[in-house]
Amino acid sequence: MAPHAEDHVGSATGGDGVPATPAKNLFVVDSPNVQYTDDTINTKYTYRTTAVSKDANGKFVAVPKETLYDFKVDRKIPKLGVMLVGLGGNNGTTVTAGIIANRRGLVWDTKEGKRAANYYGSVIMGSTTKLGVDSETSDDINIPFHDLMPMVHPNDLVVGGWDISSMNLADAMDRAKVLEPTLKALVHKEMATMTPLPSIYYPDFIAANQEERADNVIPGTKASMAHVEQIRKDIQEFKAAHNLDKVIVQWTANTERFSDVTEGVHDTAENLLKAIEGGHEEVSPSTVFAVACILDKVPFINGSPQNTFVPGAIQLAEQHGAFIGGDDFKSGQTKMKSALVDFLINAGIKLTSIASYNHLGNNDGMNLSSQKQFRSKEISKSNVVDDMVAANTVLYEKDEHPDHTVVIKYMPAVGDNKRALDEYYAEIFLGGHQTISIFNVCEDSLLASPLIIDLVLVAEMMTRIQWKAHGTDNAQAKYAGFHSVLSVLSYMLKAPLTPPGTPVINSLAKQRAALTNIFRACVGLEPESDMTLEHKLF
Ligand SMILES: NC(=O)c1ccc[n+]([C@@H]2O[C@H](COP(=O)([O-])OP(=O)(O)OC[C@H]3O[C@@H](n4cnc5c(N)ncnc54)[C@H](O)[C@@H]3O)[C@@H](O)[C@H]2O)c1
Ligand SMILES: O=P([O-])([O-])O[C@@H]1[C@@H](O)[C@H](O)[C@@H](O)[C@H](O)[C@@H]1O
Repeated sequence: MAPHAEDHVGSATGGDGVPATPAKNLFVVDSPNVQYTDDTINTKYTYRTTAVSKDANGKFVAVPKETLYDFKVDRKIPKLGVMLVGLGGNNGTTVTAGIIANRRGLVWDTKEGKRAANYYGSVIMGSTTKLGVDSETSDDINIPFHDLMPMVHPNDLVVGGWDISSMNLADAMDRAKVLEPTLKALVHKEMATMTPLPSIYYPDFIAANQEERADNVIPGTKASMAHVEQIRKDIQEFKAAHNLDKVIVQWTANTERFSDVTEGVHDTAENLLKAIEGGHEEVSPSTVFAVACILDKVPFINGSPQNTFVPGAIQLAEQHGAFIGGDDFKSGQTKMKSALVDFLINAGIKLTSIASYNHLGNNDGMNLSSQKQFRSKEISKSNVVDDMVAANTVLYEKDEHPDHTVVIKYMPAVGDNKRALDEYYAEIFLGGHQTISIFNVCEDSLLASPLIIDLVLVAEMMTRIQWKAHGTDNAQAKYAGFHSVLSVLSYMLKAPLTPPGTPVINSLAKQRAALTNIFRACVGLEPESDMTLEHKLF
């Protein structure tokens, strides 16, 4: 069937009745492996890998391997809601204001002149990807990443959520001290109409210094499924009230202490549900939110570092075919680290020590000033180099790794403008050393908010992708979704959650390539290899 050139099937309306942002179809793939219908893109994809084994002499034997898949993409762009746990926080208010500002095309004055709403810092909305090369000039043709797949436009997102603080979003935006007064004034009226839903509050899981803001708490005891049922009801009512097709829930509430994972409590789906029913003290609010979402197949993403997804939660998600993802937005210091370490180690430079210090003055920093909450963050900020180090057996012996320290100090004066000071120390040729010292001011919420948007857009897109093994003997095979644990989200996250038993990839370049090439496969394109033979073989 000839490729269809018409637009992706768009949603009826965007956020609360606003006409949806028209979906563009920048390209069609003209290939015998790609079939378009009005509602779907159907592709036959050959996944090429290399199977490695050892012969009798211990020599590696590399065998090219091909696996055929059928992918099916639902082109209908849904009317999508995002519900944030922690809606009244710095990230929650900032991302909400940002979507309003973009939807309305706002321009505001600053001391450096006028500024217009944008989605800078979003890999989906602010970056491009190579579609291919010009068939005549061989010049690269790059397109906006957002146009690679029929994704929701963030301007059309309907935002809601919960907070243990009852403050309306206009006042909470002032409390956050992130945005320019001129911008706040333009969104104040709309933000003032938004008030977070009451939430689940178990004081022991976040710092005691958060108690004074907890005036918006779901009543009732922990010992029942009441909290789970309340969250499920909240989501259903939000979806109905805004005439949504889908909802995605993200945790951008305070960092919790780790749950002490215990056999018989957190280890299986059944035990976890029983533990919640019994009000077990070691089940966190974030895990209760995750369970509530999983039971209704609402994708749940954890933007904080705590171990929300205990083994029983992962098993429950797998049983229900629900999507989960996490952990901990990768916004500034760690994002830089995952790129720099990738570069140094893959350049054959032996990194021997990483000292990461940061101080910040926002409420997140105040919560992290408590040791148990800091420990959650220290783990997610520290493990980000493990895969890159382990992959280079030339530089590092087994289990050898650089010294790595992470320090976070609460300094109220700097507010949301976190200071990240890093020193990377490495061994180079013939006993030399390289010392890289970085001073990086990360305006934390302005860096994290675009990631919240990316996580929503990609997670929702994944709900519209199905696959099955290709082949006549699989003619009756049914299409299935990707595994419940969305490791494809890892580019936006410090401590990527992966399906049990699968490797964690922290290299930023590999994470972006995986996201790009999975989407390319779904529309019938080969992975981007950067070989550019057309510029080398002529
Ligand atoms: N750059 C970043 O900002 C960044 C990067 C990575 C991770 N994070 C994580 O994102 C989270 C939010 O960051 P922030 O700067 O917005 O923090 P914040 O303290 O400003 O906001 C957190 C909000 O969550 C609310 N809250 C706490 N417990 C809750 C519960 N059980 N239910 C509902 N709401 C609850 C608080 O009242 C607060 O309004 C933190 O865990 C932080 O570690 C932030
Ligand atoms: O992503 P990143 O900039 O490395 O990490 C940040 C930390 O440096 C900061 O201390 C913490 O408060 C933020 O929540 C975020 O996790």
